[in-house]
Amino acid sequence: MANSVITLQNADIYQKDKLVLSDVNFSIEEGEFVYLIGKTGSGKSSLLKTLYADLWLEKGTGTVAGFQLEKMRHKEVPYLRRKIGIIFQDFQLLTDRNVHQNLQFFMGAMGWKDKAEIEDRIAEVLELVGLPDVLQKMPHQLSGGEQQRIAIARALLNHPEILLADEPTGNLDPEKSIEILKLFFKINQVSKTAVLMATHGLDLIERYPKRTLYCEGGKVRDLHQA
Ligand SMILES: Nc1ncnc2c1ncn2[C@@H]1O[C@H](COP(=O)(O)OP(=O)(O)OP(=O)(O)O)[C@@H](O)[C@H]1O
Repeated sequence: MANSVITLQNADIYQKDKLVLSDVNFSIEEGEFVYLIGKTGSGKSSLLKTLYADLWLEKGTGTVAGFQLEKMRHKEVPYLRRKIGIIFQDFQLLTDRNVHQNLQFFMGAMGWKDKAEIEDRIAEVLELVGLPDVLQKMPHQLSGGEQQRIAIARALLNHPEILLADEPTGNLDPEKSIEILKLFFKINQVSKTAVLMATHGLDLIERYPKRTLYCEGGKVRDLHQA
């Protein structure tokens, strides 16, 4: 499909020698919002890791942002990562650098060079996540919800085609979790960025239903629109 950001066909997902998910088939279109659910150990993180090439696709075929996973070589991985944004439960900010330095460091690694463009883009993404005034703050001076907003801002810097979020609200209280979920909805609508979000928050899904992929018994079922 021409407008798919992700496709997996007959994909087997392994952790070392262990087959975690077999015969996975789904696609995610440009600008789609999709939840990924399943019990602990059902394979959500393994699936996401395969999509950002932290795990190799050993069997089956897959594309992410135009990159073919089954043919991927190590040196191509950074180029794939430039097209996707990855967000983790534990934020993974550099704790010894302020917000500005965190974002600047990341952009340097992504190949941005022009100083004015870098500053403009940093201002844009901080505005988008609702934290325009925290440039000089260190991560420990921010709340968990704010740190996650910065991690989301970082994931957005390179105009990704899709955000892959692994339990992004897992460390947050229910109120902050809803705020972060609404931020993902906003980004999805404003930037037309597709989102695949793994979550245990079934209450969130009930409140804000979207297409849902369900990992269970070594398979991924597409529950479609809830
Ligand atoms: N690094 C690893 N090495 C070997 N096995 C692993 C590794 N990481 C995960 N596994 C195994 O792979 C299976 C799927 O784990 P995975 O982390 O993908 O599940 P999950 O659905 O994301 O769980 P959670 O909701 O707890 O994050 C589990 O049986 C787990 O023990």
